[in-house]
Amino acid sequence: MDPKKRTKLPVAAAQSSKLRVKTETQPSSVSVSATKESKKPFLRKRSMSMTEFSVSSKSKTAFKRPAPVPMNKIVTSQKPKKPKIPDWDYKSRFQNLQGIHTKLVEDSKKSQERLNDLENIEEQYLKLKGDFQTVETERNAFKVQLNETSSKLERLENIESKYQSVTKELVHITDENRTLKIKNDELNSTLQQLYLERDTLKKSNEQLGSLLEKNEVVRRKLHNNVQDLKGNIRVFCRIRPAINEQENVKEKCYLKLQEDSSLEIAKSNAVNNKQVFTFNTVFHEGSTQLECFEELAQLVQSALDGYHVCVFAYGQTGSGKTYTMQGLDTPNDIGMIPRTVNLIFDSIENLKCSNWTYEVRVSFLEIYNETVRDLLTTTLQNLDICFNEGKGTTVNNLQIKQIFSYDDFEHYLKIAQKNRMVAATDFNEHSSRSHAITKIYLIGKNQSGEYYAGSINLVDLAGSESAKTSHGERLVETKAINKSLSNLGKVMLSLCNKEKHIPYRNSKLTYLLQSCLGGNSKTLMIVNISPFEENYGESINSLRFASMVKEVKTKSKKVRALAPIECNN
Ligand SMILES: Nc1ncnc2c1ncn2[C@@H]1O[C@H](COP(=O)(O)OP(=O)(O)OP(=O)(O)O)[C@@H](O)[C@H]1O
Repeated sequence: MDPKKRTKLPVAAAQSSKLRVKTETQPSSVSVSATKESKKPFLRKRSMSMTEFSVSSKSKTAFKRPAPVPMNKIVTSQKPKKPKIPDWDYKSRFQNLQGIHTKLVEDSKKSQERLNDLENIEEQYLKLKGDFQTVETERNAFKVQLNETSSKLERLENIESKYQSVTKELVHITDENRTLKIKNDELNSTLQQLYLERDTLKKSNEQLGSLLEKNEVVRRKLHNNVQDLKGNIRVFCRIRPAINEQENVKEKCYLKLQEDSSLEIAKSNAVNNKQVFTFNTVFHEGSTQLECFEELAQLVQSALDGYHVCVFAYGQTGSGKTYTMQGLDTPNDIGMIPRTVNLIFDSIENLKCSNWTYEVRVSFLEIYNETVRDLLTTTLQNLDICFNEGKGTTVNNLQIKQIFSYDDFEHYLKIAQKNRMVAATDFNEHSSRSHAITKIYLIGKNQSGEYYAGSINLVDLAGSESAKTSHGERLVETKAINKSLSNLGKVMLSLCNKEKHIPYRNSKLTYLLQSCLGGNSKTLMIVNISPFEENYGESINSLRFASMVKEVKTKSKKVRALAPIECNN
């Protein structure tokens, strides 16, 4: 058949250039197969994973796969061979070809439909791919959101667990708070009661305070009346014991006490020739420091009441003056000076409830070879003594230190002791060669505005000894000591005889103690004697001197402080 005369095939058939018709070897059977191009979309479709099509149920429903066209409908299967049409039977051959043609046209139509279907499938695939990508993007976005949400959830869970524990704590705290509130209310009511009690006590305390203040004034008056009756110059005698083996074997003179106030004394070999001395008190060899202090303690109270008090330790070298005044560190051996300071601070503490407050000051000086020296400094000086009508005798440039406790006092006492001149003598290894004066100033005031300025002079006199036994530098010292002690005796004698002129200025010692000796002071002299036969002469001298002092009558009065004493610490 001439291809030019062949009936024109419809469009679907025309596109069958993509199809091949095999007629040469088996004209009765037609084999149709997809060309390379027509296979492509199909192949592409087949290479697509099924998972891509099953992303979402939505896309599953959107895409309906067309029912596959069985290949036997495209490729004609071999049929039983028909009887061969002879070459000359053009009609039959024509009819046969027409049949084939019709069949091919039908097949072509089907193929065309199938092709259209395939094209639709590709479109749908592309659409689905787009949808899929959108879904994928959405899925990723969701994934990110999911992650964020999960971490948020985690945080929320943490917060929730924290919230729960905080809630628990809150409940606990609330409970505690409730309990505390109850307790607080109870305490508040107790406090209110206590406030009321306090106010009542305050009132009664004020009443008692003013009563105490009045009583204190009365007590002071009575105390000082008693002291006045006892005499403003009191003399005690103290006999010291033998203190070591060497002294134990020493011969002692005859010494006998009568009623604690009289002392009989005689040489051991002349007992009938005894002399009797009477003093306020005589302390025997076994008397304690505490017993000696009892009398002085009453004068400490007078000093706090605004009186001037002066305590002397008089006696020959080695008779026990320093032991009496300073004592030793062991509790039973503590001397008059430390006991006085301790008593002052104890009394000040007790007087606080009577509305009295005190300032305590202290100075230390020595008179050595008629020069006055401040014991709180190491520099050698000769300080001037002045006499002022209002203030009495004062020492220029003497350091006066304020003290607040016994420890403060001890601090300065140690400095003073170190600076005190001590030289060895034949009688006493550490014999003091100077007069040492510790002065305590007491300035008291009460709420009513009353001011008192009392003082206590504690004097450890240098030992009296015969000039015959001293040599060189010691002889100069002894002469100076004896001069001042004999001047002390002269002053006392003048006072005793009520003479008009009292020779205070003849020595530094009497000049400095002028107001204590003759005037406005309560004086206590402790005359120390040694019990030994060898000291009999010096003991008699000391006892005579003390007897003379005992006869002196003075009138003391308390001092209202005009201006506080200057303190240079
Ligand atoms: N009552 C006493 N009890 C015990 N020991 C005492 C007593 N009196 C004095 N002594 C001791 O006797 C010695 C001499 O006494 P102390 O040094 O006090 O004499 P003094 O009079 O101060 O001498 P001086 O004038 O030379 O300074 C010291 O060792 C002292 O401890």
